[in-house]
Amino acid sequence: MALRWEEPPEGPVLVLLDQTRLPAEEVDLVCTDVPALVEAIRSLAVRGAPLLGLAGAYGIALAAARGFDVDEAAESLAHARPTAVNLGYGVRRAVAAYHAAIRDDADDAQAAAAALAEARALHREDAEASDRMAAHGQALLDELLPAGGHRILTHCNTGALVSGGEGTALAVVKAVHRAGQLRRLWVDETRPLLQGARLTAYEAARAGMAYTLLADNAAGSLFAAGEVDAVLIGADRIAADGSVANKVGSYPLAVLARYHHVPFVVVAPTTTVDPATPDGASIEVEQRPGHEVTDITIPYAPIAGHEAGTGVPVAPLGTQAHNPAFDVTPPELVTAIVTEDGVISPVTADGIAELWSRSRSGNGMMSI
Ligand SMILES: CSC[C@@H](O)[C@@H](O)C(=O)COP(=O)(O)O
Repeated sequence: MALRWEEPPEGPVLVLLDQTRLPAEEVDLVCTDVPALVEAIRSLAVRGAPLLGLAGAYGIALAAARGFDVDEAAESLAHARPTAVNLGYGVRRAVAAYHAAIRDDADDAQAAAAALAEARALHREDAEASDRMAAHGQALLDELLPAGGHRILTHCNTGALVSGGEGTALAVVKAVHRAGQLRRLWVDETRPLLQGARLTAYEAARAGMAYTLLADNAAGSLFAAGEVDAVLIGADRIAADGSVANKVGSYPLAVLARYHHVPFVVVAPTTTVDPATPDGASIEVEQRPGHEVTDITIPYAPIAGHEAGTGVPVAPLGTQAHNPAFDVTPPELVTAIVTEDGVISPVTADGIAELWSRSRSGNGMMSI
C-alpha cells in the first residue's frame, strides 16, 4: 500500500512506501510530523496526483492528532508542490472537517478524529473512483480499438502507487490485461526521474503484463512503425477548458498521437478537474532543480561506494538545466478524458462544465 495510517503507542504516524527507493527496495518512510511529510512530498517519496490528495488529508489528521497548528500545517502542505490540484483538495477537505467539528464544540481529540475520518473517506472514494475509471476506460478502448489485443503506450506512473486503489490510467491497463486484451504495454522511462522505468515497470511486472520499457525519445519511431494503438496517461490538473497538465513528455506524445491518428486518452478522477483554473496557460507548472537533469540520480544504492540519493554528473559542471516537472496538452489533442463519473469526448469546456455539475467534486467541495 502506498500510504497508511498507524497508531503505535508513541502516537499516530503516516507511513509512506518510499517511492524513491523503488524498485530496488520496499522501504517504509514513517512521518511523525508535517515537515517530514512536506519533505517526502517534495522529494517524491510520495507522489502522483490522487495520492498527493490523500497525503494532504492524512497530513492534516496527523497535525491535529499530534497537537500541531492545523492551519499552519494546511498552508505548508498545500504548497509543498504546485501543480497537482488534488493536494490542496485533500488538505481542504480534512481542514474543513476539523473546523466543522470545532464549531460543533468538539474537543481537540474529537476534531482530530473528524479530520482522520475525512482522510479515510477520501481514501475510500479514491479507491472506488479507480474501479469506475477502469471500467469506463476499458469500455472506451473496446469502442475505439478493434478486438484482438491492444498495444498501449503510457508515461510516468499512474498505478496503485499513486492512489488509494488501482490508480488512473494504469488501472485501465490492468483491467484490459485482466480481460486478456493487453497485447503490450509500452512504458516510457519518463526522464528525468524515471517514474516509468522504476515504478510503472515495477507495477507491470508484478501484474504479469507483457511490457516493454523505452527511452522517451524512442516513442516517435514506435508510432511510425504502427506499434501503438492508444496512449493512456493520467493528469495532475485539468483546467476548465479541458487542458491537461501531466508529467513532462505527455504533450509531445499527444502531438505524435494526433499525427499518427492514435487515440490519446487521459484518465483522471474528478478531483483532478479544476474549474477555477480557466485554461492551460493558467496552470502553474512546477520547476524542479536542475541537478535532476544534469545528473543521473540513483535513488537507491546499487553501486558499491555510491551514496543513496546522490547524482552522477553527466553534463559539464555549471551547466544550466531546464526542468519543468509537467507540461500542458491542449484539449484539441485529447481524444477523451475518462473520469469515474463518465467519459468526456470530445474534450470541450462545455463537456468539463457538464461533468463538473453532476460529479461529487462539484458538490461544493472544491471551493472549501
Ligand atoms: C494519477 S497520476 C497522474 C499524474 O499525477 C502522473 O502522471 C504524474 O505526472 C506524477 O508526477 P510526479 O511528479 O511523479 O508526482
